[in-house]
Amino acid sequence: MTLIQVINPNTSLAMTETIGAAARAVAAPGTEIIAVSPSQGVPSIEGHFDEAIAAIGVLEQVRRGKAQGVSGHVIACFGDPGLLAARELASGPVIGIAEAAMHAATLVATRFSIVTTLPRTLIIARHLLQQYGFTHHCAALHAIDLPVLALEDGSGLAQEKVRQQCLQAKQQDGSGAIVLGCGGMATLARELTHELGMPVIDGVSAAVKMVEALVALGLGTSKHGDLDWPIAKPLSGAFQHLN
Ligand SMILES: O=C(O)C[C@H]1NC(=O)NC1=O
Repeated sequence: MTLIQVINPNTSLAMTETIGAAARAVAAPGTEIIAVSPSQGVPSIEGHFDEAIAAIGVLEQVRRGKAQGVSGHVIACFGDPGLLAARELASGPVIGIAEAAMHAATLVATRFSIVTTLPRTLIIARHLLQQYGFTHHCAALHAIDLPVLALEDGSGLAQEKVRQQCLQAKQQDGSGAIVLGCGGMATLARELTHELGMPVIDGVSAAVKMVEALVALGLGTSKHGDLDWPIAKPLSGAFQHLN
């Protein structure tokens, strides 16, 4: 049995449900998905301040997942908050949905577009493209200019704006694939792929399959070098639970 902890780093449980559903839709028969959110933190992640807060919650959940004996972890926020810190804590693989979606896109297209929520978070995606070495693979980045939680308001407006933005990207960007830039968009990928006739990639699904593949290969996070366990020291105050 492969047990994969899928962490929604924001505290909006409706989005955790959406993310969990996308993960379960692609999980292999022998894989169980545990979808979680931090016990405290930020309801949506829409900038650097939110990411810093969310990263602590990610670490809290990775620590909890380790104690539960999970095989690997997915960080289901397009900023991949706390990814390297989580890898220091984890023994199994830790995959962020942005890196997963970007890697998948480069395997099926020479260039991809990104469609995310607020314009101010585009810089976060740009930083990740640089960090992961994909800057030259990304043809364009777009934002629907709606807040993250608009994806959970039940109106369908955000979903329609994602669809329109994907159509526009297909017509204008010259890219062969589109990456959905939010965990809350996870359940839109299959329908958009069908409608657009091109790969529209959700990082939650991609990350789940990558964790499964790494586990099947017997590959966990390297503890040789800079992702070794954190240096033990007495954490105080609000961080004591991370000791
Ligand atoms: O950066 C974004 O727009 C999306 C990002 N924020 C969030 O709360 N979950 C996410 O995937």
